[in-house]
Amino acid sequence: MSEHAMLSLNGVGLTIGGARILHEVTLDVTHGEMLGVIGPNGAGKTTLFNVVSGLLAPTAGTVELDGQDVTKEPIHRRAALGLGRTFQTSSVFGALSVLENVRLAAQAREGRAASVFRVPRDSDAATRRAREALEEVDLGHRADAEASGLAHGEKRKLEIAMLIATEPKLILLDEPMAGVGSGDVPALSEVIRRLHKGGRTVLMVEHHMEVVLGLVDRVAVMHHGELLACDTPEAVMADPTVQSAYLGETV
Ligand SMILES: Nc1ncnc2c1ncn2[C@@H]1O[C@H](COP(=O)(O)OP(=O)(O)OP(=O)(O)O)[C@@H](O)[C@H]1O
Repeated sequence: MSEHAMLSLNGVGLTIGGARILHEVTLDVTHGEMLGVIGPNGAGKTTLFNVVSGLLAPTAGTVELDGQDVTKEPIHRRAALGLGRTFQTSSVFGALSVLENVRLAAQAREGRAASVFRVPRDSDAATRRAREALEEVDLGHRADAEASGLAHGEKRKLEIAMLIATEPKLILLDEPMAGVGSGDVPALSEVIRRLHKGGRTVLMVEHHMEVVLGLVDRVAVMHHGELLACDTPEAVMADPTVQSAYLGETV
């Protein structure tokens, strides 16, 4: 195991137009860890994700990815260094097959221009990786289906398969359960559990508290742009400071 964390936030702050959005956030995510980020609405969770992925530049502090300072690196450089992120908005091409969507993501990882015009062969490294990723998320049987025909829960799995195919070192999951029907939650939770079991490092923002607490090694609690606590789910839920931050909400 390397000495540095997979992700290291050191005194990260963000002030926009005088408004303090993030303040002194210091946090390490170790290799192979799954860390959940929770907090009441407006706590700064999405903003923190945006600072990690490079959509927003912090006004204080540093962001290190696998020992490298990426604070000033643009999104594409961070992606090249191994940071992968799913978005709440869908990035799936509906007219293409499920396999094609994942293969394009795998090709992009190889540094080749993604092209739907290349004839896919099962012997292609990209196609092989795409099939493996689909198996991992239990979508192998839907490989030839048109992506637009997938149910919502399946689409979420497809997005995760596209992410896996790019072989990221650190995966950011931004509310993976958003808009997913309660019937699909267990299967999607299992897919996320598998991501982690495979040794990947995962940072996840999720409102669905039961999902977070059941999956993660540690939970970071944000409140008013600050990191209130970061510990095991049990320790965090027993923390009176966390309880009061959620006053009026069921934790
Ligand atoms: N560009 C911006 N300019 C000014 N204020 C902003 C900006 N972006 C976010 N904020 C404010 O920062 C705070 C944190 O927002 P953020 O979306 O990160 O919270 P969140 O924890 O993800 O909330 P939710 O759970 O509702 O998604 C909010 O009060 C929001 O209004």
